[in-house]
Amino acid sequence: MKLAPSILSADFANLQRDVQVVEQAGADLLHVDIMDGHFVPNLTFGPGMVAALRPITSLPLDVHLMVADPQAWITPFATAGADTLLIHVEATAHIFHAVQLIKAAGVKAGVVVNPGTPLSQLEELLPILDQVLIMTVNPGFGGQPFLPAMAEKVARLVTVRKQLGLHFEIEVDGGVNDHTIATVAKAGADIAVAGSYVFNGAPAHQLETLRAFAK
Ligand SMILES: O=C(CO)[C@H](O)[C@H](O)COP(=O)(O)O
Ligand SMILES: [Co+2]
Repeated sequence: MKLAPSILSADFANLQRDVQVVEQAGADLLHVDIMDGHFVPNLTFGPGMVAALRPITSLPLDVHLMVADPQAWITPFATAGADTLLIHVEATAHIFHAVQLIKAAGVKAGVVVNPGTPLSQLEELLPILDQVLIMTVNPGFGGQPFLPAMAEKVARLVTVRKQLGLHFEIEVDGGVNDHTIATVAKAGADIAVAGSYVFNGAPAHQLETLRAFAK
């Protein structure tokens, strides 16, 4: 399973240090949570953050756009250096078009579903996606408890992927720690995002523990 530390819980005053620590500890991706104060009730970073991260790490930048009107932000974040742009199915009436715009921008395309959003909303999109992100908390804040019912949602998507013969990666985000990672690994998730668990301890040790429990 790939591990994607979320910089949401990093020390912003020492961000370069924290990014380099998780890269050296073998993180697979760097997850960047973009919140606009509208789609979710919290405010974080803009494309300038992605542009600042790009030269200091060779990790792929997994950019989670929790924004209203995601179409407006695709070009700025792709230009800034995002490797994957993940947009919420709930955030636009034109999700298929938004995915087409991401692909036209030359980056990987992912769609995110909130805990209350059924997988059926992804049906027409799955063949054109590189990634599907299943939220395992309600989006907006780090440090929330994992929603156990979401593991079954992951397992259902694994089955659908197999039935359709597709190869998109399945990612989970929220509340992943040493107690919950085995559940999502067993359900078949390919990528786990972890913010507070990684950065509220010694990141290298925390990542090693996650890796051990994911086996
Ligand atoms: O998208 C997010 C919140 O909306 C974050 O990526 C997620 O919450 C990670 O933080 P933690 O591991 O602390 O739950
Ligand atoms: Co996220």
